[in-house]
Amino acid sequence: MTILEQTVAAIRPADPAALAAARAHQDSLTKPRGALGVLEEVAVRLAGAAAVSPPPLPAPAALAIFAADHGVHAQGVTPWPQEVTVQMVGNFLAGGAVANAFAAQVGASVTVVDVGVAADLPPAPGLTVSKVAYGTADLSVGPAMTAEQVVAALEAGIAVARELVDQGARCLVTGDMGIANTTASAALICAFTGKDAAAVTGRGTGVDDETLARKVEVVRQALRVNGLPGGRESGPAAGPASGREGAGGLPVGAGSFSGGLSGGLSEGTEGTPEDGRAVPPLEVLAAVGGLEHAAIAGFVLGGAALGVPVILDGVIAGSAALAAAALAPAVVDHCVAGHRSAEPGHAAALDHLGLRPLVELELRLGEGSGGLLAHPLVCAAVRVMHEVATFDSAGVTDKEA
Ligand SMILES: Cc1cc2ncn([C@H]3O[C@H](COP(=O)(O)O)[C@@H](O)[C@H]3O)c2cc1C
Ligand SMILES: O=C(O)c1cccnc1
Repeated sequence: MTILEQTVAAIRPADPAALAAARAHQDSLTKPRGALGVLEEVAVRLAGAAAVSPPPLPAPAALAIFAADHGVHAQGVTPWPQEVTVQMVGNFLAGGAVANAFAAQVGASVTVVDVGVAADLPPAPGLTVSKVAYGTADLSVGPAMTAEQVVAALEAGIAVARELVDQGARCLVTGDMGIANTTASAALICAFTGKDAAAVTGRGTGVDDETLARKVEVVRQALRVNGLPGGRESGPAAGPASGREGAGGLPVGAGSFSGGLSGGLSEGTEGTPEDGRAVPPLEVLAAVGGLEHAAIAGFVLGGAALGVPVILDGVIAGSAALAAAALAPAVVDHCVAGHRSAEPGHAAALDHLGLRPLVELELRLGEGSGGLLAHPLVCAAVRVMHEVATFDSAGVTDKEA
């Protein structure tokens, strides 16, 4: 089995006994039942994922920022020059980015991973070089990546997850850096959810109306030239409703590349876009994804396989998680949506995954910023399970007893 296949095979769905025990425990604590709202669901979710109640405290956290460049940058989908990607990598390594400030605030480590920056980076503390290519090809004229590149990037992400957990991380937070990557994210979200490009393509770093209109067209063209759902102007272009949420697009649990690249991943229902061709998730990633999207998908799968919860950041993470969930539906049980970004496709991705974001602050940055901010909330939710007295132990009268 390949590392990817082993990882997918190791991911377990939420454990029903641990879920039930965690719910019962929540109800025994000295608070009105349900008083902690969504935080109760988070704690129960982590118990299911860890298959034990209460679940382990999800700390310390480790942020991995996957950096890569994008051929679609040539289409004028972002006002920022491509070299900002490598410059921001330098900024992360020097500790000067928002992600560094937020990581310091919540006590998370920061690892920067070069999976596809279009420049050579000198070795530096905190930098992992797993370069698969010097950026992707332009997804609006053909596949962004080869099948081999997708698997290499996925496995690079798995390796980072394993290493961080080996080093003691008990919660992983996704991060990204890649100028133009909100375009690839929108295309992935269209392909996996069946939503129209206009509904999920946003302003990214803050593009003007004219650039946004061009970006929508670029996404549409990318889907069309790559034979993916969503390439037409009206409505979901995919076949039968098959996602977790019953939307169109490609199903969670779709299969693998044909041709034996990842033979053990071939189970599950495949999507059927308008030409009737099944499009497996690795092929979708290759067609319209980025190297950092593939690596983030691997990182999420890797964390889930090790039973370590993963906090997802914004739209880039959300679109990568759709790919991860298409490869291994149970991975979703190990994910927490850190926040919902201002990018419209993010809400569509989270809906499709069935995840509820913890924080909503109109962030539109990426880097892991929103995921980091959610980490203390996730810790607080779990700490309650460990430290709050029960009605019995504290001698507090339970009205419902
Ligand atoms: C200085 C700077 C720092 C960033 N940090 C994250 N992003 C974010 O913006 C980029 C995606 O937006 P678009 O698709 O519009 O290019 C990604 O690099 C993302 O991580 C940044 C962008 C800039 C300019
Ligand atoms: O949702 C995000 O993470 C995001 C939004 C805009 C630009 N970069 C990232």
